[in-house]
Amino acid sequence: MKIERTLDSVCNFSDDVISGKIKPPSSPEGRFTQILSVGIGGSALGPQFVAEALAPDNPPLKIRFIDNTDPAGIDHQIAQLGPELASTLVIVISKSGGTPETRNGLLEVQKAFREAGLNFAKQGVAITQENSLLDNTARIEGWLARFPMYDWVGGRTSEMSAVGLLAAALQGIDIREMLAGASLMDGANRNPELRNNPAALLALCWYWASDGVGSKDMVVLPYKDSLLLFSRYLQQLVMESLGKEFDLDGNRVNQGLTVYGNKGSTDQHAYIQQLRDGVHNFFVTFIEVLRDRPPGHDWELEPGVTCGDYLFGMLQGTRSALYANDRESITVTVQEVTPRSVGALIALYERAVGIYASLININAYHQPGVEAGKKAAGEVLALQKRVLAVLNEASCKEPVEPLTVEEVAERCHAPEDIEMIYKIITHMAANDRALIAEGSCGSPRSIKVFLGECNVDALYA
Ligand SMILES: O=P(O)(O)OC[C@H]1O[C@](O)(CO)[C@@H](O)[C@@H]1O
Repeated sequence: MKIERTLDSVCNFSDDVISGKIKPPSSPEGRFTQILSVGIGGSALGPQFVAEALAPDNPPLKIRFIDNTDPAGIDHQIAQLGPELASTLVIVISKSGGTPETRNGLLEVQKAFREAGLNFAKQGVAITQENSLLDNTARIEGWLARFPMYDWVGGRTSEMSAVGLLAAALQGIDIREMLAGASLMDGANRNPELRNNPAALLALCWYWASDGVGSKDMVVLPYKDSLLLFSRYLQQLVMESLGKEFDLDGNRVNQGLTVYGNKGSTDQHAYIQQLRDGVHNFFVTFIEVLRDRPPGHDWELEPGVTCGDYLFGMLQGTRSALYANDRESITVTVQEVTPRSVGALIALYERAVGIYASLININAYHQPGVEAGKKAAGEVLALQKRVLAVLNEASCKEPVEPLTVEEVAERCHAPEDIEMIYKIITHMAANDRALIAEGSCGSPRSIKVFLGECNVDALYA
């Protein structure tokens, strides 16, 4: 019920946006022309992959992504939108609703809206779990729309939820066809007979190729430009799911499968030399697409040979050359790149990951390692606040007292964190938030640092 209700609301909302029934308040165009999707990890990779794979050449709304807390990257996306910010639908995606990178992206975009005199709430959409911080913010601020993400849907398996479907529908992609492809694949993968179960076969191939311990890397090579981001999408799906320290019985296993790759035949002119002749630490997955281009557009660029025949020849040639040198490969073949086949591919790999996880007895659906990194990042920012307080105190003296890195570390009562304090200082200095009085950042012991301005309020905070 809930799923169907969400799907209907995604379809209705996107129809209304595309038809102009739902419009931005102050755009001269009178309708939304752009999507700015803010999210990271599973809240970005699926929509990015699908946009690249399936968006038509002239979509009703074009899409851009903010998937990092890199200020220059965010500025670039906003600058590229230019005056079209007024006709941009901002979709903020976060299952937890509290991921710092996504929150920062949102705050930066909201600032850009304020500076352009635009009302963000009338152009903002949230996709998140009910009652998350993001959900509550969107509700209280009266954003244009909110779509749910359910607890039982993991970020990296969320492409077929509102996370992936809303952006796809807004780009004119047939999302019911994507779902039909996923559903067909899901049906096939319920077959208890192994040889007729594609996901089980795939998982067994991985197990066999990597000795069940990830001893070989998975190189994913779609021979089709539009599938370029499939390997990046799979990198998260596979590595965040399977890269685990402990198995389900608590044994230390350090499992995983490394995924990389871009596309063929492009990569043949990059690293495939090493795959053929160098260290044998990988297996390849070729993604073969039979249909070269839409019917009626083909021509022979030399007698009997089309451009697509070259692509075909490159794939088959590389596959044979690798095989001749004992390098294993799997080939996944699709008829053509359509919403249906892309939906099926996503469902295939989601299920293969689940089956492989049960083969190696690990939990595919948590990510404790990432949480450790997030916690450590929080500690760095807390240390930065202490460094700032120490520098501020010294910079408020008459005359200003420039400090060495060692002195800052001592006054922070964190001598063991001296290297991190040095990193914090060089970062602040590079961004004009601290001034170097003596020495250069290249030689840590030589520098003396102070703040450009004394913040008296902070002294008594
Ligand atoms: O959707 P959220 O909660 O913002 O999380 C984004 C991503 O962060 C992770 O939790 C950890 O990287 C991913 O699993 C997830 O896709």
